[in-house]
Amino acid sequence: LIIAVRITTKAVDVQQGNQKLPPGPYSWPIIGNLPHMLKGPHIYLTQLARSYGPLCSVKLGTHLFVIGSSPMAATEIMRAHDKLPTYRWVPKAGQDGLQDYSLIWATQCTDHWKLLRSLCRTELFSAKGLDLQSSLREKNVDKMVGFLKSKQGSLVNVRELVFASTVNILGNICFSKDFIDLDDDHKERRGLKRALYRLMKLGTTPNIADFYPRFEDPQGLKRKTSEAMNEAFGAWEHIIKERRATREAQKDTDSSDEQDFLDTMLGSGFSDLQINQLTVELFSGGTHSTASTIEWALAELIKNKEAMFALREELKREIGFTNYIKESQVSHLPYLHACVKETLRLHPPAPLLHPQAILEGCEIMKYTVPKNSQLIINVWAMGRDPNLWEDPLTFKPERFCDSNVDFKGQDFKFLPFGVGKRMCPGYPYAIKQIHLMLASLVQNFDWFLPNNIEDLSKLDMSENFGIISQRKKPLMVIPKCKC
Ligand code: HEM
Repeated sequence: LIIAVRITTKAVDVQQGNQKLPPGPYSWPIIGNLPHMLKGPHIYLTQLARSYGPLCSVKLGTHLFVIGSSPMAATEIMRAHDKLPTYRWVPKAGQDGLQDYSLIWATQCTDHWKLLRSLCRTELFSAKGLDLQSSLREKNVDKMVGFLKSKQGSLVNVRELVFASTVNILGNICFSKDFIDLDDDHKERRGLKRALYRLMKLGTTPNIADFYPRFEDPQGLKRKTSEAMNEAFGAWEHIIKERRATREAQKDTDSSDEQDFLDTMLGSGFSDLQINQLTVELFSGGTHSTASTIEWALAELIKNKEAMFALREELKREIGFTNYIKESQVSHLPYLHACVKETLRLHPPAPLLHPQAILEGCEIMKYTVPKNSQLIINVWAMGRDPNLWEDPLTFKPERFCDSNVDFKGQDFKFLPFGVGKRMCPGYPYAIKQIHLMLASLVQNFDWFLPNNIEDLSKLDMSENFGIISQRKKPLMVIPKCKC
């Protein structure tokens, strides 16, 4: 056993003929390094980067993964993407025949992918689109604050509540509908809520078929994913049907005003399949990620009293003592914005950017990367790298106050929304929502840990890796209204 451990921890510069692959640990026959990944791939891959350098490789089943963990490695990986034919690696459980209509799981930047990106950019995430949605966000955040006021003194599951509000905001933007009752019994999830949680859990489950192409669906994950997708479609099926009928009836009356994103999609001639696929991807890409960021930010602020105090001072100074905050009031609050950036640095919801496979071999940082390797950028490792950030494990929003570092894909040491052509299209939307919700939670309530725990170091900050990286345990705290 000792010999085995020593072999696995010894740096291996893999030689293949005259080629030198990026270094990495010894990989076992057949399984490669799969067992090491189980505790959290981003953590294991970060440890590897510390041992083997910013470009390293691991073998997972039959695939070679090359991981970049420094701005230089990320730049070179992106350069390879731009120069070479690549395709997005899609988990087998997500390959369900609807891929031609997919935005997230489009393997290549096809014409349909471009059409979907452009529709989302102009209708949902443009400055004009965001302005039109602001009253919907404000209304739902006010509802959340009102709900919390009714619960003051009791233990609240922040994740469930914030998640429900993010789903309802998107529900109103897409279908003019609230999908989740804030007072829902959290133990028994139903409908869209259950479907979105199931999709996230299924995305977290390692799938043998992803690493051994010979296997089709040994764990039934593809079937379960398809069931969860159908459950999500069922939540809005009747709305699409009714809306089609209404639009048909109004066809000759010249009164078919566009109300929501469903109208936009119908106006663009989308089939039900196209609508289902795009909306389920917007919901699954845009709700857990945003809710998780808000949950982490609040947890960090509760734990770091000085940062909480500084944020409260800024809110008091700039907004005053209003209970219900407007989006326009939080658009220029540097400390609030710094708190959100600091949260995304330490807790990026997507710690590893989706693998892209290269169809031709290339050289990256003087190493040979063979064709069909999967290239990954480890955002989590860069966010915690002491060579890039001073005191990297400490929550210090101040580091962003006098800095131009931003998340728009230009600063390669800070890529929570990705980079390049496949960068998150929803980031302007996500940021607006996170700022408004976080400001409202901090402005309106003092937060206490259960069981009169005063020692804030007892707040568990461990995390779980999945499609979205979340807190291991939901943030359970007691709000006390400041009104
Ligand atoms: C804090 C919130 C969010 C974070 C951190 C985040 C992060 C990301 C990242 C890193 C990617 C690129 C993945 C890759 O290249 O591997 C991505 C893609 C994507 N995100 Fe987000 N996202 C967030 C919110 C949203 C929201 C609110 C929406 C929509 C409502 C959204 C929709 C999408 C879509 C559709 C893609 C796929 C784009 C493509 O492949 O062309 N995201 N997101």
